[in-house]
Amino acid sequence: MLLEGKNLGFRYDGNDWLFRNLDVTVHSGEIVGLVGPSGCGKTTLGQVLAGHQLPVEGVIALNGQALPRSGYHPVQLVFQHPERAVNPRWRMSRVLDEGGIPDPAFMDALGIQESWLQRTPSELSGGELQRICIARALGGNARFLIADEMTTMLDAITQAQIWHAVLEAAKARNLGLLVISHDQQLVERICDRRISFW
Ligand SMILES: Nc1ncnc2c1ncn2[C@@H]1O[C@H](COP(=O)(O)OP(=O)(O)OP(=O)(O)O)[C@@H](O)[C@H]1O
Repeated sequence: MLLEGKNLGFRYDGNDWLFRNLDVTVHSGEIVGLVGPSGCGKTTLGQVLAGHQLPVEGVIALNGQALPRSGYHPVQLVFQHPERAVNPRWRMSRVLDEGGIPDPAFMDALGIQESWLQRTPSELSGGELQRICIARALGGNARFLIADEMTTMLDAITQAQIWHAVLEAAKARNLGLLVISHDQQLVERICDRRISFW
């Protein structure tokens, strides 16, 4: 499977172009890093590829076809702030339901505990909540994951545990990954290639 951004251009209303004439490809099974200076548009590009923002110019295609405008999206985005990605009133069991039926082995690998499932977001740590968001993103029929500074706010041990689980799942399910990160070591260690905005 191929996720493609063709001739992409984006600018926020009244602002300069963040990127233009940009072609991006991510194949299934591939791990691509996206790096560049702060404010250059990496998060915006991730949102465009995941369908959270429409490009101002260009198209996004999955195997040459337009992405679905409703229903489960095959390109899932996990970003740095899990508390902004969940309904503050929902218990974790309901949050996970949004992504389909989560794989118990993947939940275990992420270190998700049964007791968290009855809690609301304010009753979990940021790292615990982020694991739930990752399980939700990869719960259903995701084909691509865009990880936008996904573990930046976490300690090194938690980061390592989460990336180990995600990389194993990506390998087993032949997912394509786009890793947006300022952590050069992480990008060098896990990515097959990189797209640079520098
Ligand atoms: N909704 C918005 N309206 C107007 N400008 C925005 C909006 N969202 C982001 N921007 C601006 O667009 C630019 C690109 O932001 P973006 O978050 O995509 O950059 P980034 O490369 O991910 O940055 P960082 O590495 O600091 O996270 C920034 O200058 C930002 O202020």
